[in-house]
Amino acid sequence: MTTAVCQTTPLEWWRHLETFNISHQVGFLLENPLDHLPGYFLPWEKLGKNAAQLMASRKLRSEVYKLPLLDFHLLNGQEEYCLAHTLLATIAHCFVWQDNDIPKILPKAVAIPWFHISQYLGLNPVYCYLDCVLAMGRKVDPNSNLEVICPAPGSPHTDWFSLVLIQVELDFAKGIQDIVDIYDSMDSEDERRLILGLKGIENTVRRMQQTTTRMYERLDPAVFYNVLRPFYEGWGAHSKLLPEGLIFEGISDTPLQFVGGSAAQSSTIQVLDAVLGVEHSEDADRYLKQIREYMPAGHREFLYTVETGPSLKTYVQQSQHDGVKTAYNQCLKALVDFRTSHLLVAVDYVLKPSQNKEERQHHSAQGTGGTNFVSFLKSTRGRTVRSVLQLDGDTPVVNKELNINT
Ligand code: HEM
Repeated sequence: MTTAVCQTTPLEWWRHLETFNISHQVGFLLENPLDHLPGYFLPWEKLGKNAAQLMASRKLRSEVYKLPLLDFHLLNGQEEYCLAHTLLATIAHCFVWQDNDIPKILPKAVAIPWFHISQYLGLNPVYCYLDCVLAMGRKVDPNSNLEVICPAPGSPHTDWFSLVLIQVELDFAKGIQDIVDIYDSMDSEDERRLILGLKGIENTVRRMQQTTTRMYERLDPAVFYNVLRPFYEGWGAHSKLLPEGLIFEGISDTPLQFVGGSAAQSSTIQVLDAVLGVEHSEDADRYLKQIREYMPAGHREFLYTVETGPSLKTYVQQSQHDGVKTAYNQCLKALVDFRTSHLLVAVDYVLKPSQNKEERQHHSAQGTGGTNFVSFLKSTRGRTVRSVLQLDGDTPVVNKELNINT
């Protein structure tokens, strides 16, 4: 299901976020993710929720061959489509990556409905951020503790990856009102309120950074690298194991190629870049635009709408109020710090395990889309540093070289 690009003023889009399937409470997360589908879809639900376990005992593939072809038209509404996508994505990835004897054809009982469900959501038929984060968290008690709805391989240890990211999304959601206030105050030229909005954004980014570093609390880098990452992998030119892609039986005789799941598919950081006017290098920008194809359609359209709306950066540059420029710079510095922490997390969870001799032969240290991820992440960080405005009397912000042994 796609939404029309909003033709109204920026304040209208921020006030009507639901047009883009965004919630004022939970941001890009699905507000009420379902735990169950109607009874007719029980075969998907049973297999999807047990896929990781069956994969571990190498019994999943034979179960997939027994799966009936169900009619996806009987799904009703966004929530059911999202859960169906996650169940089928989990089944498909466990099917493909169960062992070293990798199949080249995805059976039609999975391929046909998954392809059409993906089209409805404006997504690609591959395990993506919606599956591991946006539609994955179920409240289990009144304190809002969360549990994953459809476990991935390595669960319960690997659940932490999804749970941390869900919290990052919630951290972002708390800052949505500040962004609305920023556009509101630009409109009314209320610079005092603009500064408050910018301070709110700075705090939001700092919260997101702190949450990101909580990954270390319960996720072992070796488990992430050896169990979760191979499961997330897509198929196509970037994949060493399935470079020609995957045939979707009943859909296409030509193999389809898609990159796999990555937190880079979170819209949060791309929205912050768009609001703050951070411009990336041509190569990085190409990848960041490409991964929008792996975001739900409404979120992709929202990014486009923010990017093509009025520029906060131009407003700040023209402002006579130093406090506005300082507050804007503080947001960028917080985003630089987020990107520094994130780069270090990525090094610990991908680069270092890949340098371990035993693990090196099996998996690669490339990013999800085959990128050299260290130079890519250094570049997005470097461009954020470059966006900081030089103010009279301020010491220039230097792009300190991070010492990473690649
Ligand atoms: C174990 C934890 C994590 C690892 C190993 C990791 C790894 C990576 C890697 C390798 C990339 C390069 C591009 C790609 O492969 O798609 C990347 C990009 C990215 N990741 Fe993560 N990541 C982690 C957690 C997070 C979290 C918690 C967030 C929060 C939203 C996040 C947001 C991003 C973003 C926005 C990009 C795009 C680059 C940028 O905008 O600077 N990642 N990540």
